[in-house]
Amino acid sequence: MVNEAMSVDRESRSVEDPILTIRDANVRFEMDKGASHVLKDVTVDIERGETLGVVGESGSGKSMFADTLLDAVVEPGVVSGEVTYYPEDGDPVDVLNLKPWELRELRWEEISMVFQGAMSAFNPTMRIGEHFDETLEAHGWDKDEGMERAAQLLSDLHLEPNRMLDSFPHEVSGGQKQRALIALSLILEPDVLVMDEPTAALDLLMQRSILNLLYDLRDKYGLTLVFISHDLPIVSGFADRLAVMYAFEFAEVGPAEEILGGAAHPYTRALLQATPNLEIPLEEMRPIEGESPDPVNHPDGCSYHPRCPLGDEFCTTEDPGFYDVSDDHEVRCHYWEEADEAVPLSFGGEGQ
Ligand SMILES: Nc1ncnc2c1ncn2[C@@H]1O[C@H](COP(=O)(O)OP(=O)(O)OP(=O)(O)O)[C@@H](O)[C@H]1O
Ligand code: NI
Repeated sequence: MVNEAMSVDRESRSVEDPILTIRDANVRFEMDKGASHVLKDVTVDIERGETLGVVGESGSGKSMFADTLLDAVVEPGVVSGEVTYYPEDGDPVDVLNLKPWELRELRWEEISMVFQGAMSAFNPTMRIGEHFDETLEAHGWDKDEGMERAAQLLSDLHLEPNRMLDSFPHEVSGGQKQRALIALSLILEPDVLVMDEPTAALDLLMQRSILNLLYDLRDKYGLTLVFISHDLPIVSGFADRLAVMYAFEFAEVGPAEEILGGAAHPYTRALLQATPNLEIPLEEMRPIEGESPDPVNHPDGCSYHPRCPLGDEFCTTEDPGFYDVSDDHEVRCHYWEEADEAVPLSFGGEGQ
């Protein structure tokens, strides 16, 4: 019944042309109540040019993952593992071991990040244009060229450049501010853009319209996107691949279509079933039962077993490694082959 033979202990699914590789990334905080382990053994490759969506409940470790990519986890968090960035030309960069000035250069110029809640990070006393100015100056970039690029990016995002650059943050709407922030994050021509809940504060229509614009930007500038959200329908329509986080680790990684059509992890299936979307009648939505995981006391074995309908004795002791569902789809569940019966999807997505 248990597919032990198929649980592979390997580095990670290799992609053809990785732009970032993450190996055994862990984040820990020393707290009064004990060590808090808030990112656990994350190993994944990110393909040049792809859009990777990262989804999970609040507190599952999404921001810790995002911050790790840029060695930006706040003190006193301790990051371990390896993050390697592969520029188009030049040598690979060991992101977690850079000198402060090297890291400053890497951020913005190679890997840029829109932090969670960053809209409020615009300085209220500075015009939006001054933020662009400051960033160009701090990195020693040519102002004229830079401001031309700023104008181009703003108009790519359907904003009126001069008006936007002259405005103070409080003079523009939330959707405009968020788009200005995306333009700012792209001003130094990064190859990778990491966005942590970039649209969470906006209404659905604005979220969709920003996603459409991001789509175009990605193609125009050849960006690799890491898009983080707790909102599965939002991410899934946008990402090529999805990584589903549960309890500070990646529970399932695979092509977005495959996961939507037939998720292999009981948690992902519960998430799909609990997620409001147009295809599920409201009365069939089920909240996921049980307690959210505590980062100080991880359960033994599979972290999902206390909430899992398939969990048995084996799951309480044996932490599942990744099992292969298909060539590019992997799942941390001993009993994934039974998940479709144990957690049926009411919208009948099982197209395979
Ligand atoms: N500065 C910190 N010190 C200690 N623990 C922290 C700190 N920041 C976050 N955590 C804990 O780390 C865990 C993961 O948090 P994280 O912010 O990555 O979750 P998230 O998935 O991004 O959630 P959300 O959707 O609410 O943004 C949580 O248990 C959180 O309480
Ligand atoms: Ni977060």
